[in-house]
Amino acid sequence: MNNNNTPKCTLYLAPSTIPNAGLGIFTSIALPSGTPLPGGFDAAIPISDMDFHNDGSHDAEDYHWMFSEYLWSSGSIGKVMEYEAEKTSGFSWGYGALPNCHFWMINVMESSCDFDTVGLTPENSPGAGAFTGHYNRLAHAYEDVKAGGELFVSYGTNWFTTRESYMGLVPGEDDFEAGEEFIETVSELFESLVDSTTVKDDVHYMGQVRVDIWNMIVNSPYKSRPLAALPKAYKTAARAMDVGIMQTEEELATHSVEYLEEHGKCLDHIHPQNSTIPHAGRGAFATRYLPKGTVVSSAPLIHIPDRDILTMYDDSEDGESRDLSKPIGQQLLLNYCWGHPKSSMLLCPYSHGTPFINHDRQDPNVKIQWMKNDDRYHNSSWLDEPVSFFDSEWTTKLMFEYVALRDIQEGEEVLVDYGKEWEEAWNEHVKAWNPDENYVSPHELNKDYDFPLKTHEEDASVYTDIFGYHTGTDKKSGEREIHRIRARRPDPNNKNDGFVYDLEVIGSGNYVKRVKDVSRSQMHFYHKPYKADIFREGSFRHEMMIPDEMFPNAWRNL
Ligand SMILES: C[S@@+](CC[C@H](N)C(=O)[O-])C[C@H]1O[C@@H](n2cnc3c(N)ncnc32)[C@H](O)[C@@H]1O
Repeated sequence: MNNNNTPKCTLYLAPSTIPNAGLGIFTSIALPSGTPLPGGFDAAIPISDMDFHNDGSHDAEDYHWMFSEYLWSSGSIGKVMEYEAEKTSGFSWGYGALPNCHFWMINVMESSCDFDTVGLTPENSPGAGAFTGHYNRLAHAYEDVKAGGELFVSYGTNWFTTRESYMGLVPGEDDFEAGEEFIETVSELFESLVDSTTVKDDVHYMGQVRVDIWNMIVNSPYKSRPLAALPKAYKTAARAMDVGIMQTEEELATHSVEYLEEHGKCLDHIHPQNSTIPHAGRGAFATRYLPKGTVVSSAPLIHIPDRDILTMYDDSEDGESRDLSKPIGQQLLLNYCWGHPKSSMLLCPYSHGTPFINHDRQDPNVKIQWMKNDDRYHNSSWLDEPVSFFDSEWTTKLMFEYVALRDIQEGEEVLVDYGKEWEEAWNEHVKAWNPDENYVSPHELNKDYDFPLKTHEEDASVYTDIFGYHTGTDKKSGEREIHRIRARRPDPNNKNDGFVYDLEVIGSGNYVKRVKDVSRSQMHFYHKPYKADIFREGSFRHEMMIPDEMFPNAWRNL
């Protein structure tokens, strides 16, 4: 893809070096440990109570939900997401979705998310609740990574053990250590074989004996994770006997920079920052000059064959299940997926920056197109399959390219046309929208300590949709509690916060306790579960529309 006019790229999507692991991501420049990684921050989309809203359990495969392979626990995304609903997971689309996991070569660490809605709230913007506020998930190199090296994150130890039935025995960190010890023992055995054999001078013969013994070991019918950590080919094993498995794996986990430039797909031509478009939240911006025709970004697509699974429902009367007669909205994820009015199919891109690309119908500077057929990335025969085919497909084999329609300057916002239906729906939404003048944002409260909080007596309604987090002295040990502020006094110690408060704290078992002299900095506010902007009735939801001329006829099932 690169030629002399193509701007220099440093982060690539390319086939993983791990056999059968699909695609992975690679750096084309050396990254010393601690370096922030290219491509900018990740965001995370909260996905709430999926099983409840689908009256099933994903384990039972009651509904086709490939996202379960890509989601992070809300705890790893951050406290705000953890408290948003009873059961929330986060979809984080860049470093949070693209890298593979190799437990002995974890070289990328990601932070948790901050929360901020770019100042857009139900009080001032029809865009509030229509995009995610979880952002700033930053990745850095955890080890030195060589130019061409594949980037690996940790999926956590349980990830592979809970997927053994279809992923097989994927070695963990301890298994590589056991493998390393085993290789040393075998190496010693091979040395002693040379010493003890009468044909020690027959190098060819001894070489063959070693290959045979090695093949017997790795092809043993008794499978185990430590066995899976051993190199399959004798040539690689022999290298591991010289330099250790770790270095051998590192050598294997590298593509040449030339390979990446020729076959890889650039991921860091865009990066996120606050959008220039009113009410849109964040957007994607060009990191460098991108001439007309440049593939600005490429994104694998997660398919959702039945878009109805994103509908959320109110509780039934017994509170145990959903009430199908009471739909209450759609998961926020819908706003990040592409669809078509004549199909139940949704395609959701995951790639650095692409989900941040906002809409412009009049003057878009990129368009989407299907990638050309390529076994490694995009299987165009899938465009001829009916929607039912996708119910039993659990890999991503379709990709969009975002192509520059004209020259794009460094720093310019990258914009795509979401389609006529999207624009009409947005205009209708803006027309019908009313500001909520009583809205109190917990996140604004947490940023600003400079005004006195109201007591319950002064205004009982003001904090009804938020709850505090009070801890005495240790923030981490706090629990979810609802506060009523009973009294406010000037801080006798005259600290920065200005006031101290007496609180009535109502805990989860409805116990009530009173706490005196709490300073502002000891309190942290969150929305009560299901009270965040994304759960508000009428918050904007609409998928982006795949242009009719590129939408496959085979998928038109409505
Ligand atoms: C795919 S996301 C784009 C990224 C999003 N702006 C963010 O901050 O995460 C689509 C959502 O962005 C917002 N958006 C995109 N383009 C917009 C526009 N032209 N006007 C208003 N909102 C827009 C809408 O909330 C839309 O549902």
